Amino acid sequence: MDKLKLALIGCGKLNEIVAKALKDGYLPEYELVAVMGKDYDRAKAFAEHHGCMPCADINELMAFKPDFVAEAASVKSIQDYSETVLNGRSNLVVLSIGAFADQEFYERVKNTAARNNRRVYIASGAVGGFDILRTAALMSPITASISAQKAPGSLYHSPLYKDGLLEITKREQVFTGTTKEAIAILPTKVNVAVAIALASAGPENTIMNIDAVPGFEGDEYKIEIQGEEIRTELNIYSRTSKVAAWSVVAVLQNAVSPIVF
Ligand SMILES: NC(=O)C1=CN([C@@H]2O[C@H](COP(=O)(O)OP(=O)(O)OC[C@H]3O[C@@H](n4cnc5c(N)ncnc54)[C@H](OP(=O)(O)O)[C@@H]3O)[C@@H](O)[C@H]2O)C=CC1
Ligand SMILES: O=C([O-])CC(=O)C(=O)O
Repeated sequence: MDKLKLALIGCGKLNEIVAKALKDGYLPEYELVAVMGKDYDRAKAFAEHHGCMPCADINELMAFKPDFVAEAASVKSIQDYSETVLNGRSNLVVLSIGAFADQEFYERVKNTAARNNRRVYIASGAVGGFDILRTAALMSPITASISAQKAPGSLYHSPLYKDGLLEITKREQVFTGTTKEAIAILPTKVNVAVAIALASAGPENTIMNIDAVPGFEGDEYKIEIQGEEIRTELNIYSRTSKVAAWSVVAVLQNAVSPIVF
């Protein structure tokens, strides 16, 4: 049987892991056909390394008629390219889920996917448990929140940074608000929170807290939901963001598997 064609938006840390997983045999049903980034030379180097074609823009990428496009790039890339991908009759796997905090955009993408008989897969990324969140939200109205622990240094180039943050000696809350407000100021750090919100109470109703914790390494998320019958607390720690790339591999496996989780 012909292999499914996979194209990548983004040639950074995470898609490097996805491409290597394909090379290492985790995705035997797929062949990598094309890749794009912002900087063409970086895409070219990535393509040479992984045996696929570099593309200068989304139209060049879609000319390969990929069955699946996996994004590990940025919220902006999802805003700019998702409709082109779906209208090009490709399925889309998304890590920069924060783009869908905009309800109107989310609905538009959903309709575009439906019209083209294609799917948008929201990868679990650095969190998970979407199954129980979605099930609980069906059973009754729910409240949902997500709390994140981050190293003070990881906030250095963000609007949450303030003088003295690198020297704190005990945990300090640096953000509280909705997940929609969180992604607006931290587009590369809280995509997970929007994913949790979309699976539960929605980006405008899901509360996010972020604590800076001295000496902490990695990311830790505590997700809490409360419904009439279901209450759950999920704690997910990841030392690095590699888990997000492997969650894309898991999505791509699920998409072709006779048994679907
Ligand atoms: N849902 C989740 O759990 C997680 C989501 N993420 C998200 O995944 C994304 C990728 O992460 P990571 O691989 O670590 O990032 P990197 O910075 O290592 O790589 C990003 C890649 O995307 C490219 N890129 C960025 N914007 C665009 C654009 N508008 N058009 C085309 N290419 C673009 C960059 O191009 P160039 O090299 O030319 O700059 C680069 O190749 C980020 O949005 C991050 O927030 C990350 C971790 C967890
Ligand atoms: O790696 C993480 O924990 C989360 C992240 O970058 C994101 O959600 O954008």
